[in-house]
Amino acid sequence: MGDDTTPMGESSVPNSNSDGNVTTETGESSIEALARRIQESLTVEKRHKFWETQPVGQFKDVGDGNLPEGPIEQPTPLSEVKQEPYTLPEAYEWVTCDMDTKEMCDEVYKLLANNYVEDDENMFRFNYSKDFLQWALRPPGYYKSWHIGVRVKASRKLVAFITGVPARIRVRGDVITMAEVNFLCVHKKLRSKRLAPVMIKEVTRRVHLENIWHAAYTAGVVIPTPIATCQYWHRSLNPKKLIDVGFSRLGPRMTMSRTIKLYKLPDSPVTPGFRKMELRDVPAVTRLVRGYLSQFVVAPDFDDNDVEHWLLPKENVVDGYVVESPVTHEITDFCSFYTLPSTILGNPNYSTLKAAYSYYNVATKTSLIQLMNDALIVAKKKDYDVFNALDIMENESFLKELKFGPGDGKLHYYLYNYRLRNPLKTSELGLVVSAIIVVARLQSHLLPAAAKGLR
Ligand SMILES: CCCCCCCCCCCCCC(=O)SCCNC(=O)CCNC(=O)[C@H](O)C(C)(C)COP(=O)(O)OP(=O)(O)OC[C@H]1O[C@@H](n2cnc3c(N)ncnc32)[C@H](O)[C@@H]1OP(=O)(O)O
Repeated sequence: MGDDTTPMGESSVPNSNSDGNVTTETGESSIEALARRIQESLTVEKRHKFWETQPVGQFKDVGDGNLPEGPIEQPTPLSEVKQEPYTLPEAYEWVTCDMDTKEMCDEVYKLLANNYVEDDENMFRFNYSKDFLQWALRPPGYYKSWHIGVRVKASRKLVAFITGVPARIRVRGDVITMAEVNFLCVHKKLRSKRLAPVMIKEVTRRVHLENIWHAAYTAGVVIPTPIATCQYWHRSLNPKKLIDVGFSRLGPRMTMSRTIKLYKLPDSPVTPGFRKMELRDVPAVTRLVRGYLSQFVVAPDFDDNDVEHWLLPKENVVDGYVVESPVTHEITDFCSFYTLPSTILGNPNYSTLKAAYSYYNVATKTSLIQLMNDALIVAKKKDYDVFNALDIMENESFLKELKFGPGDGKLHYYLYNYRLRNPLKTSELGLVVSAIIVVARLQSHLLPAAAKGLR
């Protein structure tokens, strides 16, 4: 966890310079900073025995402007793709997880609830709901064969999991069918036995069998080689609980009552025409989102079916709101967030942290700041404790203004079998994976500039 006495300006939080380039406090561009971090980690870190064998950008090639952008390996004929699954140790077997059945959903839910991502200090663990898992794993055109588990033969216990879902992702001008790979999990008792590389190779094989040769994924760990590294920001909605459970700390010279006052929000959204998205809004939202995402270097290529699946509200999974002009009835703005609670480990008073994660947001008539303030207002009304956002897309334009504070978590984005010449600035990324991979906590609860206004 970060040091709560660190003033915000002294962290390595990126700023924008006058050209709109993201720079750190030392004046480095984010690309230079990433290249430097990778070089540093190379000198002190181990090699990556598995990742060095894969068609991904390699650390040694960072900054080599001579390598071409695009696919690293060409597709092989389907007849040459390995037909049988990879071999597992004798005691284990593969299972294709049918997420339509309640029994399978329960098993996957339990494996993840007990073994999935935790924060560095093991205080919180993601607790994806079963509804969320079904949503994340069954988008249009999904393949059951890409939902892969490993069981112990003797006990039938599910001990590992990895998934892919199909996604059309645009990289600059090219729309590429990819797998979005997620939910890689190995039971705590089976860690460090090199099971993860086998899981990754098996999902790769099954993706290849569908004639798909690229993938996108995110992780909290650095492996060869991120296309971008983002930071989480957190907006307290229920500061007292966040402090009580150790998600954040009371800032220096702040009292609880001043902190509560600092984060107070109006009772209802302020933008006229702000309402929940409905099925009839899908074409308008698709138009808005497609138009907005076209400015980013890497972004999903959503059609109406994707928007209906990913953005139409589903209770306790995903929320979407539109602004409908009271005069013309045109849909002018859209915002969304998804619901991903975390289990609070070992706290006698609270068991769950209810977190909203900013998803896709498009402001054309109102400002992005006002739109996101309305998103915060509805999230608070629905009893979320915290609203999280990455510093991707145009999010930096509202984070500080709306009293988000930087978190201690970094999220790295990756492409499989696709090379980019240089790492991207976070503002060039237009992709939010539906399940974020880092449990991050607020570095400091106090926003010195904002708090000053209260004095
Ligand atoms: C064309 C289609 C392609 C499809 C595939 C695209 C690629 C998809 C890639 C997957 C995207 C997943 C996206 C998500 O879901 S990210 C979420 C990951 N899950 C968790 O963090 C949950 C808690 N942790 C665990 O369950 C385990 O620690 C995991 C399973 C993560 C590793 O298990 P374990 O700790 O027992 O390790 P090992 O001894 O078996 O294996 C060690 C090797 O595994 C490499 N490793 C460790 N963590 C990750 C990671 N998050 N992404 C990629 N590689 C990872 C590691 O660098 C090392 O390789 P190398 O450094 O020696 O080379």
